[in-house]
Amino acid sequence: MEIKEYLNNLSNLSIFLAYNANVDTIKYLNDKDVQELIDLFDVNEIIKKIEEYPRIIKSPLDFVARLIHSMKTGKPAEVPLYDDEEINKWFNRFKYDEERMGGQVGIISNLLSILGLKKVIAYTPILSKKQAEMFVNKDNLLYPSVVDGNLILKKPIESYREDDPLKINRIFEYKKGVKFRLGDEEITTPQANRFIVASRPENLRIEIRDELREKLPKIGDMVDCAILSGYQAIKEEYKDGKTGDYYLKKAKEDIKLLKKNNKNLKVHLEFASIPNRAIRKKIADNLLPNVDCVGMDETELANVLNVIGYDKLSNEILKKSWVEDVVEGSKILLEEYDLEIVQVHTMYYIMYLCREDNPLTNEELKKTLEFATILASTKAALGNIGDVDDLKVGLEVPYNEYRDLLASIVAELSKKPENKDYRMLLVPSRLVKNPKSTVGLGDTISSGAFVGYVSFLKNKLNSA
Ligand SMILES: Nc1ncnc2c1ncn2[C@@H]1O[C@H](COP(=O)(O)OP(=O)(O)O)[C@@H](O)[C@H]1O
Ligand SMILES: O=P(O)(O)OC[C@H]1O[C@](O)(CO)[C@@H](O)[C@@H]1O
Ligand SMILES: [Mg+2]
Repeated sequence: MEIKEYLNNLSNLSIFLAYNANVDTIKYLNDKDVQELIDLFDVNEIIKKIEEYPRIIKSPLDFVARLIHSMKTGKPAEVPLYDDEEINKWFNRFKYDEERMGGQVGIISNLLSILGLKKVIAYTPILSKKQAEMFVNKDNLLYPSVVDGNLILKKPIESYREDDPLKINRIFEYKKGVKFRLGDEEITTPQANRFIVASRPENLRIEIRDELREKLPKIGDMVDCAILSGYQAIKEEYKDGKTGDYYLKKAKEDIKLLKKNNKNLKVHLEFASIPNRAIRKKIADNLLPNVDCVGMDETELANVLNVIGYDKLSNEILKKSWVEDVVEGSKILLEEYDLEIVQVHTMYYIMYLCREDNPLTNEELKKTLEFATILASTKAALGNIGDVDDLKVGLEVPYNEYRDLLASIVAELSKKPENKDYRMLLVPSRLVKNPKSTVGLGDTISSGAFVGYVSFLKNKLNSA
C-alpha cells in the first residue's frame, strides 16, 4: 500500500461534514470497576433489566444492564441518555481517564485535516469554546458562519459562541478479558470494544441553522463530497412542539441544497446505532434515497434490515455476521435505496458492495479499503492519529487470522449467478490485539475509504 501516493491524491480534495460533534469523556473499565457497579444492585434486578433491554438510559440500572450486555457479547453499543439532571449527575461518580474529540464530525474532521485534505468544512449546530478547542488547529479545517449575510469560513477556534452548550458523551471502553461475576455466572469480555452513553440534550437539534442553510448550495459547490451523520440524535418530539419529522424533512432538503449547484457532489451517510425504530425507519426512507454511499457496522446493518422487513436476515447477521448474510443485506440496501456503495465494517473485515458497472476498478476500490484498515489499526493502537507519520504503526499490524478464509468466501460469492450484477470487495481488518481505545474506529474507516473513493472518481472524471 503506497500511503504517500494515496495521501497525495487526497491533497486536492475538499469535503463538507455535518452534524454531530461532542466531547467523549472516556473511562477504561477494569474487573473491579465492573464488579462495583454490579454490586450496587440485586443481581436478579440486573438480569431482569437485561431481558427488558432498555433502549434509553433513565436509571443507573438501565445503564448497568446494557453495559453488562455489551461486555458479555463484546459488541459495540451506543445508548441514548434520558435528558434529566439526576441521571446525568449520577455519571459524575466516575473518575474518567481522558477527554477526547467525539462525534462523527469531530473525529472525521480532525482525521481528514491531519491527512492533509485541501479543505475540511466542519459544521455542528452547537460550538462552545471547549468544543472548538478540540478541533485540530490547521488552516485546512474550517467552520462555516454567516456574517452580514456573507458565508465566512474560519477555524473553529475563531468561530465558537460563548454561550453555546457543550455536549458530553460518556464512553466506557473495555479490553478483551475483563472478568466479573453476575450472580453465579462468570463473565469475561470476548473482545475489546466500547459502550457509549450518548447525551440527548433537549436544546440540541440536528439541523443547519437557518441563516447558513441558504448557503448550502454555495458550500456544495466548494467541495467534492460530504459526509453526513448524527441523525441518531433526532427525537420523535421536542418540548417546543417540533417533531422528528420536521427535522428529517429539513435534513432531506439539506442534502438537495448541497447538491443543487454541484451534480458531481458525492454524499456519504455514516450510521450510528438508532435505538428508536420509528426514527430509524424514517432516516432510512427519507435520507438513504438521497445519498450515494453509506457506512455502517454489522449491527447497524442488521437493525436497518429489521425495520424494513427483513427480520430473519437481520437476526442471522446479529447472531453470526457471516459474510454471505452481510452481502445479502448490503444488496438489499443498495437496491432499496438506489445507492452507489454500501460499506460495512465488522471486527474482522471491511467490505464494499457496489454495482458491476461502478466506474472504479477493483484495485482502486480495494486500495481505499486497505487505507481504511491502516487508519483503523493506527488509531486502535495509538488512541489517536496525530500525524501522518503515525500510519507506519498501523501498517505494521498484520491482517487478522481470518484473512484467507474471508478471501475464499468472497471469491465464491462473487461467482454466484445472483451476484453477477454486483462487485463485493473485502479487506480483512488489521486487528490490534490490545487497542488503546476503539471509539471512533468506524468513523475513521468510513471517512478514510470514502475520501479515497471520491479522489479516484475525481481522477477518472478529470482524465476522461
Ligand atoms: N482492535 C481493533 N483493531 C483494529 N480495528 C478495529 C479494532 N476494533 C474494532 N476495529 C474496527 O473498527 C470498527 C468499529 O466500527 P464502529 O462500531 O462503527 O465504531 P464507531 O462507531 O465507534 O466508530 C470495527 O468494525 C472494526 O473494523
Ligand atoms: O450519537 P451522538 O451523541 O452524536 O454520538 C456519536 C458517538 O459516536 C462516535 O462518534 C463514535 O462513532 C463517538 O465519538 C460519539 O460519542
Ligand atoms: Mg460507527
